[in-house]
Amino acid sequence: METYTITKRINDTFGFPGYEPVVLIDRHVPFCEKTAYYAFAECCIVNAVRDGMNLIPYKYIVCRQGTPKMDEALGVAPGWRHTSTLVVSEFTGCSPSLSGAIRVNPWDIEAVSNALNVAINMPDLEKQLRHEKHYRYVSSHDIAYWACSFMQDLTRACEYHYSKRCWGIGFGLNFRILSLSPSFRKLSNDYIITAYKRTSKRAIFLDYDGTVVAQTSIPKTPSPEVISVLNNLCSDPRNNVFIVSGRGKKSLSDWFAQCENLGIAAEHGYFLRWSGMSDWETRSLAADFDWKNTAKPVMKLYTETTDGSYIETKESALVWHHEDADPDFGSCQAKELLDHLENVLANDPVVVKRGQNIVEVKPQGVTKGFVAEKVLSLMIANGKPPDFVLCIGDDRSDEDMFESMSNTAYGSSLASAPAIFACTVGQKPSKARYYLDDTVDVLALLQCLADASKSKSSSTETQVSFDNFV
Ligand SMILES: O=P(O)(O)OC[C@H]1O[C@H](O[C@H]2O[C@H](CO)[C@@H](O)[C@H](O)[C@H]2O)[C@H](O)[C@@H](O)[C@@H]1O
Repeated sequence: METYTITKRINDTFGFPGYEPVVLIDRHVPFCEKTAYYAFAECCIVNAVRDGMNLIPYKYIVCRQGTPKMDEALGVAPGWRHTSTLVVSEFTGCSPSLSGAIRVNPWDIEAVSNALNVAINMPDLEKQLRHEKHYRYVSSHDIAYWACSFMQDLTRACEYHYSKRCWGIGFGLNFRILSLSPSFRKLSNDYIITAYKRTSKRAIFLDYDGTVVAQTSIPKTPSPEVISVLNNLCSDPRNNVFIVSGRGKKSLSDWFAQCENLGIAAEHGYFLRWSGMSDWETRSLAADFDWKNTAKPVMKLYTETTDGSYIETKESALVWHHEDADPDFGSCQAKELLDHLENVLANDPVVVKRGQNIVEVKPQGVTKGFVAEKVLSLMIANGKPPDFVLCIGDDRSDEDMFESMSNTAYGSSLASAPAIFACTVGQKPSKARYYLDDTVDVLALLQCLADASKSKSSSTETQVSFDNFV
């Protein structure tokens, strides 16, 4: 009814005897008649406000290309360059694929009328070039092409169905489908102990937050149990034990002051100390931190608009924390901040990474993976290639360690491959082959190893310092 009223209003205003600007056809239109309309129309507009995959623009293009018979019927000379002019709503399914079309927002009436004006008054050459684009797309993306591409997508999506186990975890916005390799399994104490006992040049890398101290723990300092188990492990001369953390060197050296033989990598390896007796080494990278002047104001912007968030300034990095913000809002802001920082820092020698409730900007090349590589390479260079490597971590930054420890240990030409245990905390997609459920499991496992060390070394009673060993 509304369409009839509008048609009448336009025709009453702009028509005259013998001319009706709008012809409303409200009946079934047979295929051949529709084809004739499309073939004849100089412009086609499809300005749906909602749409699935509207085929009318494609049909219009094909009809405008026509056939020699249609050309003859239309009275056009052979070799005539065809034209098609399309105005499509940006909400239609075909809008992204028809690059020669004029795109409009159908709610913007003035933009639609301007587009129609442009379409009709466009020079013939432009109409021809646009049509060539349209027709090239339609003729190369035919039904066989679509069927093939759907099949390829389905095959790709199902590629790992039989080699992975999938299940859903979490609720609401946190719902995720996990797809894990069947070889990903829980690290059993009995299994690792066998390898531990038969080896004598061991490297052990432990992440801090979420690995030896629970992410939810209010005191962030290590418990007496953690200090004691690390000391027991460090006192075995066959062990090289490292805490590899994103935290700063001041907190870590204060917290582990009682662990003399413990190696510490702070700020993801920007600082490295081989034991409590040695000095901190700094990663030799360009000491230019001018990027902090760019990153900090952006972080401040997000801190002002995200209640509960704050900025941590480390020597080599800047970290935006949102642990105390609203969980959903904090995550959305973190994603946006990450994009924002990546854009403004695109030309700086830094990387922007997400971690547990943090967005961190740090120098390129500073990774926990570098720490593992450095320690293992040094052991190899000193003629003490590792025969046992254990690495436990819960976060994305620990994935770098899992990758590099395997590459370094397997990549070197060692006489025999070391026993490698890359272990993540919590079941999730990871480069690690093993998982433990939580920090309680981690400490239980470390305790088991420490007990195994004690039972053997008590008979020999030799104490070799870490420096002597490496
Ligand atoms: O490598 P890690 O030992 O896992 O350390 C990573 C980050 O640890 C710290 O952040 C974590 O603790 C904060 C509370 O103290 C918490 O707000 C945050 O959500 C945790 O990720 C540290 O402040 C960061 O600099 C480290 O990168």
